Amino acid sequence: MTKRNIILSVDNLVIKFQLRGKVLTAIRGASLDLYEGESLAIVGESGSGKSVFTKSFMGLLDKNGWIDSGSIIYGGNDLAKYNRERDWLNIRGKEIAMIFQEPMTSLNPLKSIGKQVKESIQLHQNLKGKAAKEEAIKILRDVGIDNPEKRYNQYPHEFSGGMRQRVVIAIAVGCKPNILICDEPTTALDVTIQAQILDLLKTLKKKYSLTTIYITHDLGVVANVADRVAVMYGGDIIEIGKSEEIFYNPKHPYTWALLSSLPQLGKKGEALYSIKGTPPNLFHDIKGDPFAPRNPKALKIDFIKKPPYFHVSPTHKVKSWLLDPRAPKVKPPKSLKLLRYKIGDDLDEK
Ligand SMILES: Nc1ncnc2c1ncn2[C@@H]1O[C@H](COP(=O)(O)OP(=O)(O)OP(=O)(O)O)[C@@H](O)[C@H]1O
Repeated sequence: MTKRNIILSVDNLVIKFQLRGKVLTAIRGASLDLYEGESLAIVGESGSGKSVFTKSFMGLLDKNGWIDSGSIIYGGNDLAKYNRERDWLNIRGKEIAMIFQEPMTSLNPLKSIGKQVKESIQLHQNLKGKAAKEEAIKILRDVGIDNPEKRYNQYPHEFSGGMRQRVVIAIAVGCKPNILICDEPTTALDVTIQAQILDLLKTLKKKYSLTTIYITHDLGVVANVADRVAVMYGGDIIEIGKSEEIFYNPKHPYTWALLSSLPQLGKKGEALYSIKGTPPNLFHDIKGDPFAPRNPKALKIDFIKKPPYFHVSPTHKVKSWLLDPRAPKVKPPKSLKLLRYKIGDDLDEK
């Protein structure tokens, strides 16, 4: 791999929330180097911390939450230290933008879509009046809205779900951000529309030189778009590597379980594999490997000591004691061998 610049570097991040008089630790010492121009997918069960982790890059944590320790370095500044709204003005939207699952949460139902795209352009690019309108129309065309001159004056309710998501993408891209975070961008859409939106995001990534982060439950989406995959569990990244490394050579028992629950691996008429047990209680301290209580093959040490990262390759690392040279050889489930046949094409075509 050629040496690439790190655009954002997160180190040992801890994020907490105050809830009903108690403290919940949602992110537990997570670290991540994001490379310029890459497409990173963050996967993991509900509650593993994907949204909280990425929202912290934009100062979008809910009011009862805070960064307890760690750093988020971007453009030479530590975003973890930003604590006033005005600190974020030059970052949010302008440098780092985010699109969410439900487009209506980002759109104003009372304003024409053209006006909304134009406003974001005026705010973040040095364009005004007619020039801003022309740029808005150009971006609407770029995101695949037919006849943008006419549709400019229409309101969100006059658009389908897929078209609304295109408008949201236009608003985000219109700010010319460096990093675009897509939080379940296609989950609320029909399957055929999902594929179109993913294609659009891939095209825009190239055209606008974006670094993209996809948060998703859908490993099919991951195979389609991601250069690298980070697997989150219990508020930490427990495995990270290139897509091929995660799909074809996963090492953490949680990643095995997650991949085993892929619909692609289910046989016709058979119930899908689901991961037994419940995620860790984030109000408590976690001792050892957070997945140990759900791992039928957990080692003794998994319950005692948190595993460090073990390197499988220069691009692939895993927090699991199974990688310790002294550990017994535990093989991944046989069903995972099928992945090469089931999603190989998606990985190759990327
Ligand atoms: N405002 C809040 N107050 C208290 N707890 C919160 C708050 N926001 C998030 N959390 C908790 O932080 C943990 C991580 O949440 P997060 O939304 O990041 O998970 P996620 O992996 O994105 O899940 P999903 O896929 O369901 O969106 C969860 O236990 C969640 O309940």
